[in-house]
Amino acid sequence: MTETSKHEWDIPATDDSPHEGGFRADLAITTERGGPSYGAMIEQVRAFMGKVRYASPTPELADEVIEDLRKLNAKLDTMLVDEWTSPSGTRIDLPSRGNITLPPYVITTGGPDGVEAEVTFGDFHLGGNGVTHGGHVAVAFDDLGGMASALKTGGVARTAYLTVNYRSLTPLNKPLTIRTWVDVQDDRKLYVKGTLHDGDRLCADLDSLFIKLKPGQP
Ligand SMILES: CCCCCCCC/C=C\CCCCCCCC(=O)SCCNC(=O)CCNC(=O)[C@H](O)C(C)(C)COP(=O)(O)OP(=O)(O)OC[C@H]1O[C@@H](n2cnc3c(N)ncnc32)[C@H](O)[C@@H]1OP(=O)(O)O
Repeated sequence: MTETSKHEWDIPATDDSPHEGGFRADLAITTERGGPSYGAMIEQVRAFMGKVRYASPTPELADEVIEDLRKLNAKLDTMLVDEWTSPSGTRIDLPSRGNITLPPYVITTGGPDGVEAEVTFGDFHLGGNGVTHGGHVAVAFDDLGGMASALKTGGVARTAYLTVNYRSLTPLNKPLTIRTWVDVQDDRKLYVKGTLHDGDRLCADLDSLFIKLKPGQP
């Protein structure tokens, strides 16, 4: 049995880490979890993932990298915590709240009227032909649509549907402007719109529905 599989993931809510249902009960935001170097660690992992996308190693080099990665994974095994206390997704001082699974974005403005952020898809997000994979565009819209919903209602919402219209190619390694806002609120239903621009050029737009979770809803 590995360290990971022995881990107790189903942590009950406490005063320090309140959570209910599928998400944290509060909009958990922190700036200190994981320490001052957490952001730099995430950046290194992002850089590595981007290089892997383009790497064509010799068998010897692949073996060396495997050995290094084994050591790194063993190191990470010593720092695992549960979902509710992990810094990932809570560090509002870091791009994408320090969540490695999201494309890196930096919020420019955010509030009940919506969110504007600068997102930069990197080498890791390559789809084909030198541009961004559409799935990663959807991930960015999903997270920032959820954030617009959260900032509108002060609670956590979950995606019911997410339609992305891909209007033109989305470049890599270039800061783009992404906007999301609640267009219409009907009780728990939040109809969220969004746009992704490269300068003046519209790359994609969003039409989605988020549902505000009821207290304790799984
Ligand atoms: C600058 C400052 C920074 C501050 C930082 C702030 C902190 C940041 C905070 C936060 C950011 C994080 C953001 C993350 C975001 C990620 C989101 C995801 O990816 S979520 C995972 C993917 N989604 C699922 O897995 C859902 C699976 N589905 C469900 O769980 C349920 O179906 C759910 C919750 C969506 C709805 O279920 P029910 O039981 O609660 O509600 P029912 O009664 O079924 O629906 C409510 C109403 O909505 C309509 N509805 C539901 N689904 C619909 C659909 N697909 N299409 C149309 N209508 C639908 C229904 O017809 C109903 O309408 P009628 O009230 O009767 O008028």
